[in-house]
Amino acid sequence: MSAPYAREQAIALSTVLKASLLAQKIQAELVGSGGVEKKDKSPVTVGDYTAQALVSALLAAHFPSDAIIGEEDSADLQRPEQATVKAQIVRLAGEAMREELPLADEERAWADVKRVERGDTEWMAAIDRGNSEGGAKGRHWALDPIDGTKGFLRGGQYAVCLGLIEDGEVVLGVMGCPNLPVDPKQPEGDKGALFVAVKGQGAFQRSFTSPTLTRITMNSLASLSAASFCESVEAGHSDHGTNARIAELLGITRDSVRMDSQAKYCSIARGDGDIYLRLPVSATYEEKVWDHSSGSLLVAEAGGIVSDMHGLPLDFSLGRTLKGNKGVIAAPREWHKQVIEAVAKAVGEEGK
Ligand SMILES: Nc1ncnc2c1ncn2[C@@H]1O[C@H](COP(=O)(O)O)[C@@H](OP(=O)(O)O)[C@H]1O
Ligand SMILES: [Mg+2]
Repeated sequence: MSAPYAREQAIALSTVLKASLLAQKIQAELVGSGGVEKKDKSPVTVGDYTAQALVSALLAAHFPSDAIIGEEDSADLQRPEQATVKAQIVRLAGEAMREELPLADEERAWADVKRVERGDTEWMAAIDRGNSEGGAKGRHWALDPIDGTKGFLRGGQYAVCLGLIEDGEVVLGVMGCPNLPVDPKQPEGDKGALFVAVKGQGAFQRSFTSPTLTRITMNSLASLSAASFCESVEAGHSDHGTNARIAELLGITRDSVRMDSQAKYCSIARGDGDIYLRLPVSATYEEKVWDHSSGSLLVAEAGGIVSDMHGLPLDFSLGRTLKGNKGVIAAPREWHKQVIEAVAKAVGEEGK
């Protein structure tokens, strides 16, 4: 008998890989070439929609009764002034669909899906399958087709993220990080790492070109002062000032590592760093389920605890957002409580 969620894992890996290769191609062609101004958001727009269309099409074919909570919908694309962008998405989605994947196992997942002819209407419908409201019952795939859009435009870190939420709990998480080195000890070596975790089965990584999964775990720290922490590049997404005070309270002297996207979860899960701090900047912002489902399971399965800033578990049962939580803190299991105490102290000093 195969392990629980083996089929879901295989399909999720295959679809995240295809979307990651597509995003990599778009980034190299449109962003890296300097062919567009950095403030021109069109490459990320095209990448986001095309990746969502591809992932949705494959999930619909293999798991027709599952719902998808996707970041994007096609409403904007249907406006007449977006006709060129829409045509580009339809062309790229068709091309990516026909393109072969590096490994036969992954290719097989697409065999039947590839036979279906899709035009504008079908691709827009695929994007709009991501319109689920989520909730406490049933199976919902949370999809962020390009997480870390700012990183994507900067030529930095970004990730294709797919999590399966079953009855309000994340049971599977897969992430593709096209710009993350496969071996962190060789930052200039091969790039493109896939991460996968199934609840209760551990956390793993592989490269884009080899099917071999390697188990990953967080660092075991002798003391918190030896830790390094990572945070968003964007000061509007995470309170850098409070993070610095928390580090000070914990005796951490190393500079924080700033990185876009859920690649932060992947980094600490394999020991490149130790603690991920995401203190809210805006009192009203609700974190999105697609920004945290896959990453939080990966860290939990690699030996960590992921909670909100008050130490409460992240609640994925409340719809498209984590409306019951504020901020996110991820740390090794044995040190998490101390980190939460430092968070409370730092926030208390600010009178928040
Ligand atoms: N005010 C805010 N506070 C926290 N997160 C925010 C935010 N505004 C946007 N975000 C989310 O932050 C994500 C990026 O996180 P990070 O800064 O860790 O790279 C964005 O995902 P997208 O890039 O997919 O839009 C977006 O969903
Ligand atoms: Mg995102």
